[in-house]
Amino acid sequence: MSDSSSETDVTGTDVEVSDDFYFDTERDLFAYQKAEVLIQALPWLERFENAIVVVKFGGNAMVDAELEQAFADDITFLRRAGLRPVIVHGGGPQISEMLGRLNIDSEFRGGLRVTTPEAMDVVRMVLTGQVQRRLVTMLNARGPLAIGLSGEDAGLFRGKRRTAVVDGEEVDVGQVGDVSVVDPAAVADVLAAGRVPVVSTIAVDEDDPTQILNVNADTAASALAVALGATKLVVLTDVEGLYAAWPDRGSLVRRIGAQPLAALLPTLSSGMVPKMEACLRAVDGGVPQAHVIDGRAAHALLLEIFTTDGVGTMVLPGDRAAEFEKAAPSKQSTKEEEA
Ligand SMILES: Nc1ncnc2c1ncn2[C@@H]1O[C@H](COP(=O)(O)OP(=O)(O)O)[C@@H](O)[C@H]1O
Ligand SMILES: CC(=O)N[C@@H](CCC(=O)OP(=O)(O)O)C(=O)O
Repeated sequence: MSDSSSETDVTGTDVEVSDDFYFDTERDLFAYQKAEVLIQALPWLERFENAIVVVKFGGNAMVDAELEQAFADDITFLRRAGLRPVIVHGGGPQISEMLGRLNIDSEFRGGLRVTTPEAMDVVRMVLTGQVQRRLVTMLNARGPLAIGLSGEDAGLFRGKRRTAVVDGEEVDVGQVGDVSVVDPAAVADVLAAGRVPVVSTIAVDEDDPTQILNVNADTAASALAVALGATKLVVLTDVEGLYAAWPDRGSLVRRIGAQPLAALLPTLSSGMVPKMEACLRAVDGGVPQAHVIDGRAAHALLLEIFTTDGVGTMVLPGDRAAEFEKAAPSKQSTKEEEA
């Protein structure tokens, strides 16, 4: 087997097989391809050494135990490879299930859960008491790395009550807020200890510190990424990425600048709105890249970070996307050159 050809490797990426190498068996070729995948990761490992990557893990991705395990493995891999991952988790379906079991009415308006004081108790219990605990336990199965935090801890998230917009009208959704102030010191402490923070998105009400607020997890992840000066925000969801003409599957957007995204936002439908708003706020707030990727594909997170092609939709500041090529960086190149 000595022809120069383009083979498809285990990640589905085309690998150039050089004329200079000879492979006696299929097994040798496969081993070479695996080594190629590892070598392809090298420039990204160099670039992302010590980088803070905020990863939003949504409740929909948690309903499959295998996917959840693959996610935990990816996070452990990132940490062991020298990055500093921070997880912000959701739990919408899990909250709905518990509210149902307790016979508490629950509805969404404009993409936000209408949160009564009774529902708020359940939101806090499920996010910090169940979802966060399960993720922490899963991550720690490979070593004592993960530590759970709530936005209530050490002033991490303070919030302002907000309304939802339905058919152009503002409607009250109860104890729901946007993050108004982030104090990332507690998360920074956990990172400095070499551990992985796992953050639940409850905020303390800025106007009444005896009250807590339910915050959409995409929104909270974005605010935390900005406050930490993260290198990347990655939002895992249940589609491949942003479709310009949803539901046309041929219209997947691979990269988009903040300016064209802002223009596209009003045309998007509810599920994608908080996600793309979160990406927009992140890059506007100084995060060099924000991504929406498919959480249904095992190890999508690793592919996004360590392969040259990446996966899903990448959001970049300004209108740079058109001129951006995600070429593998040279050893000397900096994030500034890319962004
Ligand atoms: N333009 C779009 N591109 C991709 N998905 C879209 C778009 N508009 C609406 N959606 C919907 O948004 C959903 C993702 O939002 P959501 O269900 O809230 O995700 P999550 O549970 O991960 O937070 C997709 O499954 C899809 O049905
Ligand atoms: C205000 C609001 O809607 N909060 C969300 C918080 C959880 C969340 O965002 O979870 P996902 O990422 O899994 O959707 C809720 O109560 O469902």
